[in-house]
Amino acid sequence: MSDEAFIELDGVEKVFDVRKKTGFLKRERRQVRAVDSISFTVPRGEMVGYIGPNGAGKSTTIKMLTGILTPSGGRLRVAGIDPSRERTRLAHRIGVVFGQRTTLWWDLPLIDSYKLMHRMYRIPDARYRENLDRLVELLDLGALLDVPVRQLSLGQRMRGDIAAALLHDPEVLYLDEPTIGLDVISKSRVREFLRELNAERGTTVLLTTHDLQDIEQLCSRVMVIDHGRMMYDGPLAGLHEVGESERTLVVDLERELPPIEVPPARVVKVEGPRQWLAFPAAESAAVLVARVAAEYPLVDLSVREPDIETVIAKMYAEQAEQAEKAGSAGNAGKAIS
Ligand SMILES: Nc1ncnc2c1ncn2[C@@H]1O[C@H](COP(=O)(O)OP(=O)(O)OP(=O)(O)O)[C@@H](O)[C@H]1O
Repeated sequence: MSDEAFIELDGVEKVFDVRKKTGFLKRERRQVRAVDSISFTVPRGEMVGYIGPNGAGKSTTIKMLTGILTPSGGRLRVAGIDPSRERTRLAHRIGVVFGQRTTLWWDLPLIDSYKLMHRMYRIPDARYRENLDRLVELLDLGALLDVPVRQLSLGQRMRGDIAAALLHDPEVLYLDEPTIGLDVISKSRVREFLRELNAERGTTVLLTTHDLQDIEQLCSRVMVIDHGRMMYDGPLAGLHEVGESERTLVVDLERELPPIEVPPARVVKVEGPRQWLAFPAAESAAVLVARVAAEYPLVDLSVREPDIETVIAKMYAEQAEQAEKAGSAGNAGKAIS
């Protein structure tokens, strides 16, 4: 494997055997293909979004990348290591944050979890102290170190978890929904920190999220999976084009007005002085906002992103249409990377 491809998957599959009770003594065996022949590479230092609807296979992929799960087929390497064969060796080089679960000890003060990790990962003392100081400063954890984890707010706990995942200087960080449930300020703090981490230390980041703004603000590349298959691999703007998705500009005007005209945006709803304008997601919101502000009596505005499910649903529809046009209906859902 070249040094360039820090994470490398080639035709990786994961099939689960599921037994379902169908009668008094009857059980039906079924196979769930959670990951279906996925191939991609991530070069060192890249920040990539890994998105898809619920049940798409994202967590299964991350579990295989950490070595918790063994692939049913294909080839997988992280930093040249086969994760399921050398899970412990790999653990020293990766960090993992699951937004909905904590790796911290619930009843202990935050600092005690860090001390335990210091020993578990056998981090040399000087390096531990240096990393802890830096993370405490960057993530603003100073006042929280003596607080038991269960008393932390969700945003504080998330920052605590991110620090825990980075104490041993991992080269790659897997983040599974790191901003879920966080308020706007906590979200931007976490994003700001990840940007700095990536810029300063060159940490490779694989980010799973349902929040397209996480991707927009952090990742130059996004991979979409659905039903275990790669649907798209490229820049976020391209995803919007493929999915023909739209964003919504919500404007509050000084008074009720007829639908405003700022093509290519079009008014889709009017309620008193508030108007909703849909515009192609690949268009610049800044240009549109400037035009509305220059031409209309504007009081306030906000931009709403399409959610991932909508983008993917549109992507399917678009692909199906293209396949039909090309006279080969049934191609929808194939990897298009
Ligand atoms: N241990 C397991 N045994 C059986 N089926 C499983 C197991 N783990 C996951 N699956 C199934 O594999 C598929 C992919 O699940 P996975 O958790 O990877 O999706 P996900 O994209 O992470 O979804 P979410 O966004 O909801 O977390 C789902 O159909 C799920 O039910």
